[in-house]
Amino acid sequence: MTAVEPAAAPEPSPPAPGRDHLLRRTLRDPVAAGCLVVLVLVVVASLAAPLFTDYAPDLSIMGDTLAPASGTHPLGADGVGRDVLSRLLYGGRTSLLGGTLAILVAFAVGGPLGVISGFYRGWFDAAAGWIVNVIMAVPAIIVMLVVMAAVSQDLNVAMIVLGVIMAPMVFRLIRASVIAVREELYVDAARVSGLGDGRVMRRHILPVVVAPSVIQATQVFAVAIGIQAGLAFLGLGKASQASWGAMLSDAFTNIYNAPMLLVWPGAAMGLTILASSLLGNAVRDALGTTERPAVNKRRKRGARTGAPAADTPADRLLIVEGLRVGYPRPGGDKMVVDGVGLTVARGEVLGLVGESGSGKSQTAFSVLGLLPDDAEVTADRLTFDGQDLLGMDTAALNRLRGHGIGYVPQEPMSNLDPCFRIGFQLVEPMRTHLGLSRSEARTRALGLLERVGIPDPERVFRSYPHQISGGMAQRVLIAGAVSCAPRLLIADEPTTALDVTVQAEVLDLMRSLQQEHDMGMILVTHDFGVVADICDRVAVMRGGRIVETAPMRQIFAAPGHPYTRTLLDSTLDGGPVRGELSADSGADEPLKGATS
Ligand SMILES: Nc1ncnc2c1ncn2[C@@H]1O[C@H](COP(=O)(O)OP(=O)(O)OP(=O)(O)O)[C@@H](O)[C@H]1O
Repeated sequence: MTAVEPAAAPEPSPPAPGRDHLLRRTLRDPVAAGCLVVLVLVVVASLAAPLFTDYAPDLSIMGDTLAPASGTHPLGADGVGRDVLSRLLYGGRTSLLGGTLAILVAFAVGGPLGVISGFYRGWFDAAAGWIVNVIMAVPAIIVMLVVMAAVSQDLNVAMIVLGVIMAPMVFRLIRASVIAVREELYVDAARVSGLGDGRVMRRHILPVVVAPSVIQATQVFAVAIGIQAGLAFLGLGKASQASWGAMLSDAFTNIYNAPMLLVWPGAAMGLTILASSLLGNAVRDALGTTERPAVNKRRKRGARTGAPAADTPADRLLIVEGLRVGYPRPGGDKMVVDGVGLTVARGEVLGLVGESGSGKSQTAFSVLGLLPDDAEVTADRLTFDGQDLLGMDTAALNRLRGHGIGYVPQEPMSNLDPCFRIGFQLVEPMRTHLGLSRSEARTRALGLLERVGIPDPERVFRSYPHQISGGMAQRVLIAGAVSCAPRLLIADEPTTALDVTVQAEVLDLMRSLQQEHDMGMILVTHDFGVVADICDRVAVMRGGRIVETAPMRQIFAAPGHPYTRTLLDSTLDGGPVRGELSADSGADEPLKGATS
């Protein structure tokens, strides 16, 4: 028997430090602080140019041609007598504005496309990918030359076009980041808790996209400044528009007479690009403290078809009949669940057992609507509390998950979002489903944390997932799963990732919560010790089918199917244990001898 007294309290977690502001974390790096100072100086000097010079950038005084540095011209004058300092300061405006325009356009076009493509995939992804490939095939510099020759001489217009041309890079990066994170278990967990796509995207997907986007933005900025200078160097752009590229062009024609003319715009460009790139790296590193660890891939909701709901007996919470799950493969569909039928009554715990790969999780995820996109799910009947699950749209499923059906996953750590405090992750679903205010949800969450045996609920509430142990994380997830008072709880091997002592405590907890709330429960496991501990009935799965369903005691005392006997023989310690039992003996006594 696996139940033990709940003596060993979970180990305490370190106190949760306050989350540093991003700027403060970035500026701890002296290089980043230096870069920020440089950039601020460049921006301020450019914007406040009239304060630093009396000369207009295009004012040409022929008598000052190639004048050396002096009180009148602190950096000298260029080949046509224009003040170099003035052109440097006003040229900074052009470069900064051009770089910013390119970033804004590239992210305005590529960002939303990348997020939607990565999140929803399907036809939108295919169409967006096709458009992006076409744009990438176009030679950027030729397009800009054509635009400047035929449309506008304004360098800013060229930068807008450059932004569009660079949007595919942004699209690809963001799409790849979104695809990587949408497969994370904690994103599945967020959906299971009933959060809609918008919230999942905002809370779990977008934060992950920020760090690589920062780096990408600095690259776009550097490329834009370089290309803008190149265009101006070629003599493109309005004559009245001072730019560092135009300064370089003028300096080049006077390279032997006044080599210093090359230094000022070159240094300004180099410093600005270097400072923005290094600052981008530092911001990325600072953000990196909240990046997610790589975790396993999991399942998504797939195409589901099914017969309409028929009458449901009042005590049957869940009815599954003829459930099939298949994956299209070149040689024909791979059936992983093949005609499964099961029921769960209110307050009943059904153990779903079977060897690895027998289809337990696929069955459970069919009920939750969380199979991969390519899964083909059909059933003669799949109803929860009288509602047809197969006919439900995503919004209805989202409402049901968390509120009607709770889920406790196998790997606790992977199902908590490392970017958010535990408290936030508990409070949000309660606010969504139960309409509680923030403080009501907080009070309820703290009560739940206490109820699941967490010794210092306040501290855990403020902690990030990495600050608590695996056992505590599983308790947190159990608290979350029951927080919206679901009628059915699906627990997919909830103790597998935990050590033996904690396993027993968690099972105890689940059993008492199930009884308190009179929840129906499907407990997916391959462990007969767990079955003996907690289940009322057992369904044994093999090769995608259920080979036997019987009351728990009968399964142990008189297994009907040879496969059940084989499973029991490979799990239980010795024969005498089962010899002590009979199908109708001691229904209320704990079962002895089943080991986990
Ligand atoms: N996306 C998928 N595409 C194709 N086959 C899949 C996919 N996901 C799961 N399967 C297959 O479905 C079968 C059942 O998997 P499932 O995860 O339900 O097994 P399980 O009984 O829960 O095993 P375990 O205890 O190891 O989790 C396995 O053969 C698995 O390889």
